[in-house]
Amino acid sequence: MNTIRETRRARWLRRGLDTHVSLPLFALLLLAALWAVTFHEIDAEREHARQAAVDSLHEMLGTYEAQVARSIDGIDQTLRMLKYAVERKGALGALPELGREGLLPPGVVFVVSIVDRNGMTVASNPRALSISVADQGYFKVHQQRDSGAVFVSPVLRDAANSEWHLHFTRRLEDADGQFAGIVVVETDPAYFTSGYERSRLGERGMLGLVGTDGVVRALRTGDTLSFGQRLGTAANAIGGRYSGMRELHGIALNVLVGLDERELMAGFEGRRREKLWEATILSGALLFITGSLWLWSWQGARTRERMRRAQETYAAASAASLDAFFVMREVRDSDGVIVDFRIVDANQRAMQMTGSSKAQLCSSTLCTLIPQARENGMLRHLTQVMRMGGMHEQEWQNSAPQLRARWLHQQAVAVQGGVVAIVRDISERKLAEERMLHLAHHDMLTGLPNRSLIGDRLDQTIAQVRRHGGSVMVAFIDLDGFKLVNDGLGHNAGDELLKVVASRMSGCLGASDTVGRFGGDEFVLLLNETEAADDAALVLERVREAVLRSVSVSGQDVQVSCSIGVAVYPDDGDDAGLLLKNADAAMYRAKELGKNNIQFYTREMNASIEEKLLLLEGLRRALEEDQFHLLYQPKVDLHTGQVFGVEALVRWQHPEHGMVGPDRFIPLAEESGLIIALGDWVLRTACAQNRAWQDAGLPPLRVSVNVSPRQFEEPQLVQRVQRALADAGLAAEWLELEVTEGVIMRDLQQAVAKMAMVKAMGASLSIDDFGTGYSSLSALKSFPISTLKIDKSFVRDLGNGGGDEAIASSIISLAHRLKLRVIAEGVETEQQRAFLCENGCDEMQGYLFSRPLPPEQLASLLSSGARPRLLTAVA
Ligand SMILES: Nc1nc2c(ncn2[C@@H]2O[C@H](COP(=O)(O)O[C@H]3[C@@H](O)[C@H](n4cnc5c(=O)[nH]c(N)nc54)O[C@@H]3COP(=O)(O)O)[C@@H](O)[C@H]2O)c(=O)[nH]1
Repeated sequence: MNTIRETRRARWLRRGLDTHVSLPLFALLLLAALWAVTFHEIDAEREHARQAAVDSLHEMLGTYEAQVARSIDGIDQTLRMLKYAVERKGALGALPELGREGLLPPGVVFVVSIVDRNGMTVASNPRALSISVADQGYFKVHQQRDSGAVFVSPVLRDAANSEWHLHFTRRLEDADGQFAGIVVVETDPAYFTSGYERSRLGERGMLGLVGTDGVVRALRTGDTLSFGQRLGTAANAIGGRYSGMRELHGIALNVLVGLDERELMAGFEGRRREKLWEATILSGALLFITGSLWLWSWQGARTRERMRRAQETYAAASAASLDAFFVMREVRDSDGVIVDFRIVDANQRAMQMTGSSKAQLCSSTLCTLIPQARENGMLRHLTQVMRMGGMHEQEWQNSAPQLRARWLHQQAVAVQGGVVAIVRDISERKLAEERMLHLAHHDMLTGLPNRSLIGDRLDQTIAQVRRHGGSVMVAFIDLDGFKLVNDGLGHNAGDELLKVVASRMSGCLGASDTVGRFGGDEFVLLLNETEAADDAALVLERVREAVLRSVSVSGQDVQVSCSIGVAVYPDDGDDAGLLLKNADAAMYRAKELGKNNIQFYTREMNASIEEKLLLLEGLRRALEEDQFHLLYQPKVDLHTGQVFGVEALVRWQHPEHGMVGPDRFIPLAEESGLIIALGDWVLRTACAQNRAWQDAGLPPLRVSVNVSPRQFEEPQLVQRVQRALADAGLAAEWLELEVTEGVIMRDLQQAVAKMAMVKAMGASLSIDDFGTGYSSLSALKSFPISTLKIDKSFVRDLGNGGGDEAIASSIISLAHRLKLRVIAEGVETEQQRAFLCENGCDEMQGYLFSRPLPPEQLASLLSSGARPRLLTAVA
């Protein structure tokens, strides 16, 4: 607990000592001190300014008091002389005498007058109207009592003088000491404020006289003169001023001086503002400097904190990491050039990877640990990282026995005085990559190079030949009959066959030749340019023979052959694509020529391909333009000689090429998918024709329609058949679909399910070309079929004592055991018919009875009741 507390205290202390914490505090203190000093100075200045104002006021008050006292003294002297003169010369003679003696004050400033005891002015200077002042305050004051002093009245004006005047008066007495009137000296109140000096009193200063009765006698404020108001009102005007009042000796008057506070303090205010500005600017500068320093120090603290954390994380991570860490310092030679790196630290993983202890590692250098470091650029890269900073990554295949990994990845980062290399064993990843690369370039089944690798190798070989001269031979190989094995014996058997064939082909080649699988049952050979043409032909011949040897797959011996097309660089094409295309064309030619042979490319071959493309183009238009029609070949019951059915066979009346046989266009239609639409048309036309024959009163026949593989696999087949029957109004029992073995064997389960649906509809099914495929005989039992059709290739030689007779008779007996009827196609001779008849074949179809006929001819044949000549004899 104590330790935790101590640690906390230490942390707080450390934080407190951190510049980015202490700096703002220090700045705050400095700011507080700055403003305290500023305010203190302002206060002191204010006090000083105030004191100066008070002193100045007192001085001005004294000066003004002396001025006023002097003026009033002069006025009182005049009053006394006047009184004396009146007492001596009488009221009328006083003024002239004083005038003569030059003792009268100037008339423009002072009006001197003598008033008798009744209040009537009897004389005045300057001369004025005689008026009564009996009701004036100053008269009454003297009338009522003798104060023995000068009386100063408030400012008045009378009938004799329209101007406002201050009246200074003294009492006159007769010889008996009785009131005899008054003497008056009047003057403009401004007389007493004329000493207002702007330079001393300012624009809003005050100067004036106030009676002890509180009534203002004269008051100048700036340029404005006022009088008559009571001091209370005047005091309002005094507000905001420094003012002083002093009573004049022997007269009921006070002198008043006021100085405007704002004017007085203007200097101080200016200085105060200056000081405040100075303090504000200083504060701003201080804040700015502190802020900058704080930011700098905060960033520094953050960086230090990050570095501390990074170091902690590095320490933790490196201890537990799967990567090896090597901390290295540079080793320089006498010229200062970096020549190696010394290991100064390493983690556990580094020790495991090198099988060395830390001490051993720390006594070795990069180049002793990895001798290839100089050659593979590692030393150079590390030096660069050290100089320029940043990071460098490198992967290398290790050959140093010190490191226990085949492939390594290194990431190097610069640190103070060296580099840290983080090394990871990537052998597993590299192995996986190599495996992936192999898979990407090789065929999984045979392990041979695939299409993409063959393409690359062909490109490379062509490039070499282009540089050094010579030729490249490309052979395109397609297996003949592979489909039969694949469809008949299943995909596993097909795969097995491909593997055997691939290994046999490889066995025929020289070390520098390549064989690859292009896809399906297609292979490509690249034959070494140095081989003479004859040698190359020999290699191809060896390949052809090797493929021809029978192969045992799925417990059965099968035999396939291959068709080989050859194109040669540079004669047959100057790039890989063209060479392969032309070799392919040559291979097609080999197929056309009966398969199992080798063809070298000629320009005409491409012409036949172009022809094929043209044919395809025409095929697309043929349906729309109604260029197809059907022929019907009768099927005859071998025992009764009756025609019981017909096979619908399609023909294409090409607008330019004339009649085109189905052998040419059906494979094209199948390849292009047009067979779906074409097959549907055949089905509908055959159904409609059959219904038409029935409507014409001919004996009912079963019409057979060939269904191609693609057509059979199409999901809508059953619905299409239903629609064709419904649209034609034909009962399903009068329709038969002929499918080949291969079609069924592709996907046995689905095929059987589809056939069951057709059968449930009431239509029949037969297997066409039986004997050419590899149907499993046990599977035959599960087919919902009614008839097997023996392929014409087995019928051709019947009666000649060859092997076909055994095949034909076994098919017949097998079919009968499975309760199926047997029909033989391609029966052309009486000999064939006889053999079939003797061996229990049920039905036949062939030129012996009739070639395929147009519908009208078939109708005439049927209506004529014609029977085959030979059959008639039997029947
Ligand atoms: N999917 C579809 N295939 C069809 C359709 N129409 C025909 N075909 C298939 O085309 C192949 C060639 O047919 P074709 O040229 O019409 O040949 C048929 C007969 O004319 C021929 N034949 C009949 N009797 C004899 C004879 O005594 N000798 C002899 N050399 N040839 C004869 O055999 C062909 C009938 O074969 P098959 O269908 O196996 O019964 C052919 O494979 C047709 O199937 C079609 O509409 N759709």
